[in-house]
Amino acid sequence: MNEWNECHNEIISLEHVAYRYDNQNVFEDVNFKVYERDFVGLIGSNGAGKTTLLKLMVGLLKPTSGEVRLFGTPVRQFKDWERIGYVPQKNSFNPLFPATVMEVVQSGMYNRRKMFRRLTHEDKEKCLDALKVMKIENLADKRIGQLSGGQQQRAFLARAMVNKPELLILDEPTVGIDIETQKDFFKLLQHLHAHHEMTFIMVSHDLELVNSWLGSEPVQCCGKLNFYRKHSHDQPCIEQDLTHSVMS
Ligand SMILES: Nc1ncnc2c1ncn2[C@@H]1O[C@H](COP(=O)(O)OP(=O)(O)OP(=O)(O)O)[C@@H](O)[C@H]1O
Repeated sequence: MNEWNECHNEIISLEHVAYRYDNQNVFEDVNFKVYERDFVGLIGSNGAGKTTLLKLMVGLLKPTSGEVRLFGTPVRQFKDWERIGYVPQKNSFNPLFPATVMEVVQSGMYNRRKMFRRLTHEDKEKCLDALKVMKIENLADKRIGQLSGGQQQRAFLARAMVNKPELLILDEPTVGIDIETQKDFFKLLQHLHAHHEMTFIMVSHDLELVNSWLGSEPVQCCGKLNFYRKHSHDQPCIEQDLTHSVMS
């Protein structure tokens, strides 16, 4: 038994999961577990089913057969969505959508408890901090639909990270983002994983990045899906803002 099996809870569990669109099988019998404080990289060729698998994990799709569990609960009964951040693949946004970048990021602060109360000064500082990390604080008052694709993606990453969810699910998060911001973003992810007890699953086409970070061999392959994993037992960090993660 590996050390992570012994000391950490299951965050995502896929048991005999199969999915088909119409008559096309995407995958069959996927079995994989993501444990607390894992960083899992999911690699596979175009059409391998990576996005489909992430959608099954967040309940946007229902498996044709098999079981998906989040934090031990079957996904169809799971309700604690504030514990999870999900950033889908880049989508272009309707330019007329009325929310500003700051409002989009602030919407990441709401959960059922906070829905009907005003954001505190501390909440607003957290949002500004997330914008700074993604280097878009100067765009805070712009309409989200008026931003470039890469700028929009940064806003959605800021939104997903603002509450430091226990589990962050990222689907090719840095497509369209410039190299400098990508570097800071990956530094942030590594720090949050190592020192803030966050768990990640990330789809990527960047095999070099995944190999250098998560190892050269997948820990498991299911059909065309390859799972890489790094597990952290590093010491927690006392700093709480996001900006320190890219400064360190
Ligand atoms: N809504 C849909 N209806 C029918 N087939 C679909 C749908 N979405 C995806 N597919 C098919 O399912 C398969 C898996 O798609 P998916 O998007 O999960 O792959 P992927 O591994 O994420 O690919 P990429 O690396 O290109 O993003 C593909 O063959 C795709 O054509």
